[in-house]
Amino acid sequence: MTSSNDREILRRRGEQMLADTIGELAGRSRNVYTALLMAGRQRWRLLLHRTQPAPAGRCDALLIGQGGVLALNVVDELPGEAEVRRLRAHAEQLFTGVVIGPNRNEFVRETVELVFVLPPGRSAGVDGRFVVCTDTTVHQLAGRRSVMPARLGGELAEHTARRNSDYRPIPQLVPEPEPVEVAGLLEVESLHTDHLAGALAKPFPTWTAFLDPAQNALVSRNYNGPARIVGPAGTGKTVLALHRMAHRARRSTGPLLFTTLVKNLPPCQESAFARLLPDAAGRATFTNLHSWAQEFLSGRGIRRVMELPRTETAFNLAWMHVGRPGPLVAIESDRRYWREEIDRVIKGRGLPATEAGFDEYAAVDRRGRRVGLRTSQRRHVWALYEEYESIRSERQCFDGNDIISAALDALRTEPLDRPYAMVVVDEVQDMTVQSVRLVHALTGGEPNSLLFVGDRQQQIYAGGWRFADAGINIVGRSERLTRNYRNRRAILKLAASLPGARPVEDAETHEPQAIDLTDSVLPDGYAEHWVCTRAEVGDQVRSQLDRIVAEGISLSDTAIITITNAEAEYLLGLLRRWGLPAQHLVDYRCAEQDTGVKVGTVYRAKGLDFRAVIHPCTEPAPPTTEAERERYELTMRQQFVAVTRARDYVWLGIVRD
Ligand SMILES: Nc1ncnc2c1ncn2[C@@H]1O[C@H](COP(=O)(O)OP(=O)(O)OP(=O)(O)O)[C@@H](O)[C@H]1O
Repeated sequence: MTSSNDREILRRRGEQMLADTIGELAGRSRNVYTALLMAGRQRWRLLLHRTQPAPAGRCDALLIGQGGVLALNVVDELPGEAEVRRLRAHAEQLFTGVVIGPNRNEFVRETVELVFVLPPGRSAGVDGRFVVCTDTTVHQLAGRRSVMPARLGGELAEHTARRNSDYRPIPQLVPEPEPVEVAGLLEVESLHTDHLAGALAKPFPTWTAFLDPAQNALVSRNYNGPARIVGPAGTGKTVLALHRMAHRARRSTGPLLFTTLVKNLPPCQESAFARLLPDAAGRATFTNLHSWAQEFLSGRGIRRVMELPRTETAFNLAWMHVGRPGPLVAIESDRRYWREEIDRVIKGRGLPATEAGFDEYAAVDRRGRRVGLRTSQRRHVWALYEEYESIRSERQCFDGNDIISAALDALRTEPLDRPYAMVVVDEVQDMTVQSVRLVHALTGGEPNSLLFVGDRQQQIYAGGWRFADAGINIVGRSERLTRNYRNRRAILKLAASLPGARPVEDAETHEPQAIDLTDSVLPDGYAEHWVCTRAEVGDQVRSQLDRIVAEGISLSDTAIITITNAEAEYLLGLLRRWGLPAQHLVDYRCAEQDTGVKVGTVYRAKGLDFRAVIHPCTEPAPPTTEAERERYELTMRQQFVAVTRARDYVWLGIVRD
């Protein structure tokens, strides 16, 4: 504990250091900097511009440490837009091309936060574009959440002082202790276990402040229309999208939306974004698109609730009335194939159950669907669709497509009063054409306001489309990342050998998309590929869990990923019987309190990563029809997605009976 006498001694020492380095300072500046020296002591370095206050367009001080880089300005009033722009541009300029991160990654200059320190008692609306505090609250800056390891914060400060003679470092009030944390990714190469980094603590998520040059170059690239980031699993597409969203948040005042298809991914990305830009977190909504649409419709007085079990019943009835007794069974007897046709090809494109709707369907390019259909055969599908729609309307129940289309209609009738400054759409490969139209309608068409992120190789829903189908042009605005930051080499090698890793063609550019082993960043890892019977699955899972714990990986960092819900329920039951902590992936929100093994289907694991993954996968019988081949390929892609969720350890159990 520090007594008031100790504090006074520290304060005087701080003032003396300031005077020795910069000369006598005016009262307010001296107090602000002394407060920061005292609060930041070991975690931050303070650099002051050699003239105080600094000339126009230059920041007065730089505070550099674990919490990032803060460009400080001690002011009486908030400056105008133009001066804010100049200050930001210069502060970012100071950090251009700084290569000190792990794997020779670059510091992301766009993460430099502008801070304005106002006189005591003054308040200003905060919207996340910059940070505002007062002389009396400035010390709280030192409590900001860490975005880089202490060692890198120190190196960045030294590098900045060496490079810019205008900014002079003030000695630390208390010398920094030797850092103890595992700072960089490459340090894991010094591992002594034969295959696995299990004994290591989780490495610091350095992506918050350092990116590889390919990612870094795209954080602030200007796009005059909708843009897209593609790349194989684990190449940091989402990380880059979050940085772009933070960048946009600092330069706009409108709301921001991060959306995708599944429910549990957005809360995870929300906490990642809050690390990047805590002060703008309130402006950004993270939610799945169906929830967004339902809430939006209810705001417009339109009640639409998605009820999947009731719509499933409606479809089953339609199948009994029209499908099973009709000619479709001879083309393909699995009713799921026809449900997907209606969901993904017909309703997913917003085709109404009218004659004009049929004309469009007759001409549609049914991308990704293996069973070819002549016009006369499409007539039979259409009859099933009409029956489904008639039963569904009569019962007043709505499927996911109804919600999306209703929201799109409402927006077309009356656009948003305040369009989103930016919408990020993750896992876009699994969306429908209507969903893509919907997110497009949420932005006012401003440059840099719409970003799609996806990877065709990870598509696990049937069908396919091109952006042109939704009336969107991304030509010249599609970027590709290739370095894998998630999977250790052994895992990447196993993933690349799976049938689901077969290269797929990018529908936009016609280029092949596939993971490439040469692009792996993380060495080592453990990957086991095992064939067992259904009866052996429980024992196998148990022994893998024991092994994971023995390797030093926490059960909370472990996921059991299944293909079906029934398998997930079965394994959850087993874990509970063994007295092991477990949680359904459906409820996982990447929160501190989410403890225990996560168990769920690939649909729920998309976009996430875990240190260890156990994936029991029942091998489908070799396909004999085109529909079976399509389903087989989707299952194999699910297997591929499950394996690529693992960072350090993966066990793939091929279940054969
Ligand atoms: N430059 C980087 N340095 C360190 N770690 C990184 C970097 N970029 C991404 N990562 C980490 O790599 C992992 C994968 O990143 P991310 O989820 O953004 O990849 P993705 O391409 O969206 O993956 P997927 O398509 O498989 O969902 C995450 O754990 C992320 O924190």
